[in-house]
Amino acid sequence: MSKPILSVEHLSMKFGGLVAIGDLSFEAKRGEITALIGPNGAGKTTVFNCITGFYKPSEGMIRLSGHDGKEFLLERMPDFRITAQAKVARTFQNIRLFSGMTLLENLLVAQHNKLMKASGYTVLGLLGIGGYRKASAESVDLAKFWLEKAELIDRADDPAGDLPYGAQRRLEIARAMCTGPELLCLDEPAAGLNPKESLALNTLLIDIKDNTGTSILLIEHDMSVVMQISDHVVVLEYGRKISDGNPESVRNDPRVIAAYLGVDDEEVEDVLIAVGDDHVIEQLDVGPDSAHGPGSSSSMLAGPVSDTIGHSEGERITVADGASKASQVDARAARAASASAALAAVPAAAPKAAPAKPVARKPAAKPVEAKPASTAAKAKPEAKAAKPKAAVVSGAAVKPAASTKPVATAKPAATTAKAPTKPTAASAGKASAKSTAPAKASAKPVAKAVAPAKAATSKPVKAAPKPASAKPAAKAAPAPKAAGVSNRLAAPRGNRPDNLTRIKGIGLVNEKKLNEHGIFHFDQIAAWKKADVVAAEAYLAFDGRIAREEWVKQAALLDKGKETEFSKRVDAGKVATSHPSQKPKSAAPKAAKSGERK
Ligand SMILES: Nc1ncnc2c1ncn2[C@@H]1O[C@H](COP(=O)(O)OP(=O)(O)OP(=O)(O)O)[C@@H](O)[C@H]1O
Repeated sequence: MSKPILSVEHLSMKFGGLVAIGDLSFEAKRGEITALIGPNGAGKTTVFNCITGFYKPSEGMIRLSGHDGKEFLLERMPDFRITAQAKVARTFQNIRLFSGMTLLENLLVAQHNKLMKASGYTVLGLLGIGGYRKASAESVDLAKFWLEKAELIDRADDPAGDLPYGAQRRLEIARAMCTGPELLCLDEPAAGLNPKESLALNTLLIDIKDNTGTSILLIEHDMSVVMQISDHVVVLEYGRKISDGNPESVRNDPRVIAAYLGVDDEEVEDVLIAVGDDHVIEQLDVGPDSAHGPGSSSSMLAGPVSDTIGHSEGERITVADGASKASQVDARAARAASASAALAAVPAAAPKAAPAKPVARKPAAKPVEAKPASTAAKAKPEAKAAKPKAAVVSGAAVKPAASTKPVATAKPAATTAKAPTKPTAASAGKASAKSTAPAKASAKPVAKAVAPAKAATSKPVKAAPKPASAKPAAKAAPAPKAAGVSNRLAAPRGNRPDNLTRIKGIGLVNEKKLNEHGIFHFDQIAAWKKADVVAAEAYLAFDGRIAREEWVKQAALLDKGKETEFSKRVDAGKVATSHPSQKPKSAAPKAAKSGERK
């Protein structure tokens, strides 16, 4: 087992009364990629700032073990020594390049210390005398080496400011690598990258991990990056660690999923796609309830849950007791466990007791922000009803033992509405949050506006739990809520649906939803007009994402038997959210499929 390169022990960082990091301990192993994730404001950047010496922690120890056995206590060192001696390099959330300098010059500046040393801190350097000439040539070679690795060598002489965004991100990493770091700290390197740039970034980071001795500590919101390249993931919420392990265990941890419910809808969707199976949907059913916790924007407030925080403007904000979504999951699991123990003691009463009290899956009320009946909500009354499936939640009480792999195992089959309501639970949960939080409703009026048709036709979901056998009517006849999509089918042609997860942006969860709404084939998506996209986005609860990720274009290519970068990865079995067993549709099966259509 490799020794940790970085050990963080009992780290705390306070800003006045605000506890940004509270008693955090974790390790990053040598030669691995460790990801630090968590909702906005969880304290990730603060951890980075403590490691790199930008902040002096209030308490705790940060130990870096060099490959030569030397140990550094980073909390005691000034930042420039952390870079020069402990060999920790970092990049920032906002790109910080010398935009007027060329790419090569940017990488040479990073080696300034080495060159100054070679010059003996005298004019010998200017004259090119002594070891300076050699050091200078080596620096240029190193710069070129990293430009090659970052696929930027062709633009070595261009100003850095002329590069596209994704290339600038890679240049920053190349620049950091020119310092020969033992630990490379990357703060959201994939932020703002398109899928192609994201892929190039992943390749670069894997290359660094495999071919240099550098270990990587990564803050990232992009779950596809985190899950694909990380060896180890640490999850923070409100400055505290709520999960720590390999990507697989972390992404199935209900506390992590609950914590992510405190962030923007789109990020929740990312988590769902990343996890992408029934377990998650069920786990969400036992998620935080409406009576506790702040709304999404309150996740910006890190701090112990009972703290009252003074702000400079005199405003005082109290983080509600029990605000931590992760703690709520734990508490609920404990309650559910004791409830099921009680039920077990009285077997005859069990069937009645089970449906006890349905609990809203996502916090409906947002005490911190809740405004009395917002004008937006009044103006668009249909927004309230837009996605009535919100009510579908199966009772938390009937799901014992949410704590350990709760959902997979603990589901009393007969009581949960596994049938038609289930598959859309993910979006429904989000819908509930939107429709019951007036402030949010007004924030995204457009998304709501496109959904009224569904609202009118959808049935309230309370619709008594159906027996599991009553499998989605949608398969036979698409549900009315998809009425806006023009080219639905009652069933896949030849009973052979395409693997829609080959389209970037469609995971198993969304494929399931699409199937239930009569979309099975690439050509159907390829034929979508604007109105279809709007309708599909409405029921998938994807504001603008289908257009942004160019599903129609991707589908058109795949329908013709062509491939995309993403579909290649799916076909190679490298995308966790796809069907592992399903192989690409080659030209031959494609032809067969066309035949079936006739
Ligand atoms: N210098 C500072 N002074 C006061 N509060 C700060 C300071 N730096 C961070 N904070 C607060 O500490 C908390 C954690 O912030 P931090 O930036 O570390 O979170 P984060 O997880 O990196 O968030 P994001 O994902 O949005 O970047 C936030 O509430 C933030 O407002």
